[in-house]
Amino acid sequence: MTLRYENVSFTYPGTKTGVTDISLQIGRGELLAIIGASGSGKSTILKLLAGFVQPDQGRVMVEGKDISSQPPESRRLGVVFQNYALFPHMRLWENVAYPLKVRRMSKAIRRERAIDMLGRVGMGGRENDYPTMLSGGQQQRVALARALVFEPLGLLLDEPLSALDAGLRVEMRDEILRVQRAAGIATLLVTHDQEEALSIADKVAMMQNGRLVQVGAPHELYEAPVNADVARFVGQSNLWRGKVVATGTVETEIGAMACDTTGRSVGEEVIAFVRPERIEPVIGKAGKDQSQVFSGIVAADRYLGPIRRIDLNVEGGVIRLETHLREAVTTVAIPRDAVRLLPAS
Ligand SMILES: Nc1ncnc2c1ncn2[C@@H]1O[C@H](COP(=O)(O)OP(=O)(O)OP(=O)(O)O)[C@@H](O)[C@H]1O
Repeated sequence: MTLRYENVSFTYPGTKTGVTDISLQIGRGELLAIIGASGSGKSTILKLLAGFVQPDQGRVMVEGKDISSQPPESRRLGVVFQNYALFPHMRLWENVAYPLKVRRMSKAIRRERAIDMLGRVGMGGRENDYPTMLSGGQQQRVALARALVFEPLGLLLDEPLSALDAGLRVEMRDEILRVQRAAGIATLLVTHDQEEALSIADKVAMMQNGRLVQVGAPHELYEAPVNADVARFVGQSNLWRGKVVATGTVETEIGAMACDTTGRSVGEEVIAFVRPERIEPVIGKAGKDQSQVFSGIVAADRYLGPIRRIDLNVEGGVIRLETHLREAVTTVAIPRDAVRLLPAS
């Protein structure tokens, strides 16, 4: 594995905050996104690899080599931050060539490589411009070029898109992925934007209170979150408190539901979790196989273009559903295989 954390713990001096027992690996060409609430430790993870802080325990490795005590400048990792940090008085090519200057390459080679890299991030022909002449998205492209120009072994991106407006963010997301794939480089992306993480990452790691709670493919975190916090963080969810009352049945705050209770014991407190798009509107008469049918009153019906997001008030609680249907929805069915049981706390 190209980038690796082995049981890394770190606490900011004089505080009790930091990260605990982090083990993670990112392969060549792979993009891993770290998500989590503000203060959960995402940036700290990145700083440990970049070398801005050193582990108290464990080690960080690049291509099998322990780099825990190396200074940042000798780690061969490209870093891009939210605020670009371009040098305003330097032309774009000089900005991009800066890491090569630090590495004492000749001016001719620096210029050639910088211009080539600017082309690769879609900024060809702008080499003599200054950063102030660029939009936020363009500045971020230049920052990306600067991070990649010295052919680093890994790319570290800390909220690189959060200063951009929504449309540009989506465009730049694809751009980062394209450049990252072309370079075939192991990449760590820190983001608080779960949609960004799900859409471009090969693997997503969710942090909570300084610990990794789940690492997996985007669909694993979305479809099989390990707890209610992960479920809430990645997308919309129904989370009903309940108790397993028999094998294959959970009694929830909105009523009984058939579900897979494997691994749970009768009497165990749980949370029943269902994604809104798995709730099936029942228009007309309920079919025979729709055993768990709930009727209620529409509390909210939001038109979002391709879908509607509806809150249905039923006895004991609310069912949130998403549908592309146009009809009024007051009755829904919850398929057995749409229900997953999560730990109660
Ligand atoms: N230099 C520092 N000194 C002391 N504590 C710090 C320092 N930097 C961060 N912390 C604390 O460490 C914890 C983790 O911070 P970190 O910046 O890694 O979180 P984050 O998940 O990246 O948050 P955000 O999304 O808000 O950037 C927080 O409680 C934060 O207050």
